[in-house]
Amino acid sequence: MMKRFVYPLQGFMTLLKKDRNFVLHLLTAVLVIIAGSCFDLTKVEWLFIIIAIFSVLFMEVINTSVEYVVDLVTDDYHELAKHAKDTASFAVVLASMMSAIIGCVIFIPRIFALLN
Ligand SMILES: Nc1ncnc2c1ncn2[C@@H]1O[C@H](COP(=O)(O)OP(=O)(O)OP(=O)(O)O)[C@@H](O)[C@H]1O
Repeated sequence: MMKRFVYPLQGFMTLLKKDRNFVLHLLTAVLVIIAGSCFDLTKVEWLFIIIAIFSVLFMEVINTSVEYVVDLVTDDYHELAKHAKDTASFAVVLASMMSAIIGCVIFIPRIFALLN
């Protein structure tokens, strides 16, 4: 029963120790939450922010997991290894693009409202 939580926690610790991008995404998430708290966001806007944050973290975790499996399978240069890693990293780019759009739609009008 406890193993259900222990192994994912070990995975989380591995990400914190070895995946600089994951840590950067976590720090960015904290900054976005602080920025969101400065504005009076609606419940729906917070939900979009949460979806944006978790989608990037989720894709980064999957990307790292793919990298581990590829590195386990081969140390040599392999075209399929390249495809696996490159396509997995594109998933992170897609999630980041979605999150950037969500962030712009929510924050840009509020920043303009502050300036006016
Ligand atoms: N075994 C391999 N065969 C072919 N190409 C590879 C192989 N390993 C890595 N690559 C290429 O090098 C790139 C970087 O791979 P690497 O494992 O260093 O990821 P990374 O730079 O640590 O990624 P991230 O910054 O997301 O952690 C891959 O996207 C891929 O294009």
